[in-house]
Amino acid sequence: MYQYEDDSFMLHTDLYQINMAEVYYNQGIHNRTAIFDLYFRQMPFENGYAVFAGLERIIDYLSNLKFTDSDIEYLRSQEYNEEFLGYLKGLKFTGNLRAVEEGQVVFNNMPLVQVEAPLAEAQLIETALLNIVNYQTLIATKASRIRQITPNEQLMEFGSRRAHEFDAAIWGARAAIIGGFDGTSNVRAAKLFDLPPSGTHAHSMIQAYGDDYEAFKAYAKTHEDCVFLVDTFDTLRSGVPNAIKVAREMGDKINFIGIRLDSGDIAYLSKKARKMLDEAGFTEAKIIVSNDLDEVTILSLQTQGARVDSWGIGTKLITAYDQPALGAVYKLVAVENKDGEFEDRIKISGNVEKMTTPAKKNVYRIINRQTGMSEGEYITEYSEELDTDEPLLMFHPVHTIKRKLIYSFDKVELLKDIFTEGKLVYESNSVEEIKERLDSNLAILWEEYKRFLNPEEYPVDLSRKLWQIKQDLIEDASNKKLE
Ligand SMILES: Nc1ncnc2c1ncn2[C@@H]1O[C@H](COP(=O)(O)OP(=O)(O)OP(=O)(O)O)[C@@H](O)[C@H]1O
Ligand SMILES: O=P(O)(O)OC[C@H]1O[C@H](OP(=O)(O)OP(=O)(O)O)[C@H](O)[C@@H]1O
Ligand SMILES: O=C(O)c1cccnc1
Repeated sequence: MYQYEDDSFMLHTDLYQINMAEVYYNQGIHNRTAIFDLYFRQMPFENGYAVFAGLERIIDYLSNLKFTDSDIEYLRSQEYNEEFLGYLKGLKFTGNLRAVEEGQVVFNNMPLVQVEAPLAEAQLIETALLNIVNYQTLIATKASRIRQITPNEQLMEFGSRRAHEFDAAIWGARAAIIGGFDGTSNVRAAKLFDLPPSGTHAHSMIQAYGDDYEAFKAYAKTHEDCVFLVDTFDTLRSGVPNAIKVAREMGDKINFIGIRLDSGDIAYLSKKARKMLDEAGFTEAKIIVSNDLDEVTILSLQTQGARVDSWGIGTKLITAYDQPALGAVYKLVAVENKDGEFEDRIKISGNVEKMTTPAKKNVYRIINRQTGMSEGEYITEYSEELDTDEPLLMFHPVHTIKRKLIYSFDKVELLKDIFTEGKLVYESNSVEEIKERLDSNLAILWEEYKRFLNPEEYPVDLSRKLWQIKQDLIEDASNKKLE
């Protein structure tokens, strides 16, 4: 890989995208505008909401989208024709991209990203867009799920060593912080994204000294802020007593933050350690725990009365251990015909859930004026006006009998302009601002959608007009089958 000094992300795509782009080019339809929606179909971790992340990297990717000399050279070796290669050489992103903002609470079957671009361009970027959103949204959601059950404690992301390689470690760390974590152990992620770095020390340091006391003392002589890892030899007989001993000896010379437990029965050991620290007068000392934690283990530990102030979470967060894929898709919903008019397109499936929703859309969050709470997402055909002075009928797009009338509401348009005719028009937010967005989104989401187990399904409804467009296309397709 490193032999190419001008390597780019342009070939970070599936071969079939290039093959399709070549077909479009040869047929002269590559510049017809196409519209694609990016969305996922099922809620990850059976959570009631997901947290969108990935936009920052999409912006970076599209801003730098260009085939380099070695990219073209490589494609030449794969026998693409010269004329097509000439077209690729000059290609950059010239389309429109609208997307929800990072930290936005999102749901299945709502467009998260809408690409409106020359067909070949829109096709070539599919793989990268999905690659980015699928991972980052998954991790941000997992992190938020963990945050929901630990509202008051510190959460540290410890996953780099177990992440699926470098990119996953750093973008995963960022996504974890977006989802509600307080810090990351990955220093490069902290540097790149201005995240709080955080961490303690490892067993190897204790092993290097061969003795808890010697190791803690050495650490305390170098670092003012001290967390001592107490489980290398014997947590209650050696680790905790020696942490207390060093804290006493060093007195004001250090800031004794607390201890970390990384094995054994965390409920039992944390209670015992709490008592020992309190009896020694270190009532402010914190107990930090780690060891293959996830939200289920944490919940169990909470019910056992574990005395934990801070959780360090690695493997099960950064690898999205219990659901390794979000399954987001990128589907063509409309394309320009030879007369320059848009035609809505659908993908038919035997499975109703897999049927795409055609047409260019707007996505609104409906906020009930009386309660200030979110009633659901309402997706309209792009040209439709959503009048907030009239009551709104919302109905389930499949089980249409499920319906509700909202008398008084405000609408929030969720798809923001990010690129317009290839030009970046969006100003990125800091991770701090993104976290605030998530907090304010969650504040207007009813508890029923946020609960840990079996949350209610949040309404993602189609307008009457959009629903009809979809039904008509389904009908057309089934009539074609009969012909
Ligand atoms: N009281 C508890 N209730 C539920 N789960 C717990 C409790 N204490 C620890 N756990 C979890 O149980 C698992 C224990 O892991 P494991 O069997 O590897 O033991 P360990 O303590 O790490 O052993 P080792 O000493 O070999 O490191 C971890 O996921 C840990 O978070
Ligand atoms: O358990 P996770 O959620 O993945 O969190 C990260 C783990 O990484 C470290 O263990 P490791 O055994 O790699 O190193 P150590 O010797 O420092 O404990 C740390 O002690 C945690 O247990
Ligand atoms: O700082 C820590 O305690 C840490 C960092 C990475 C992995 N496990 C623990």
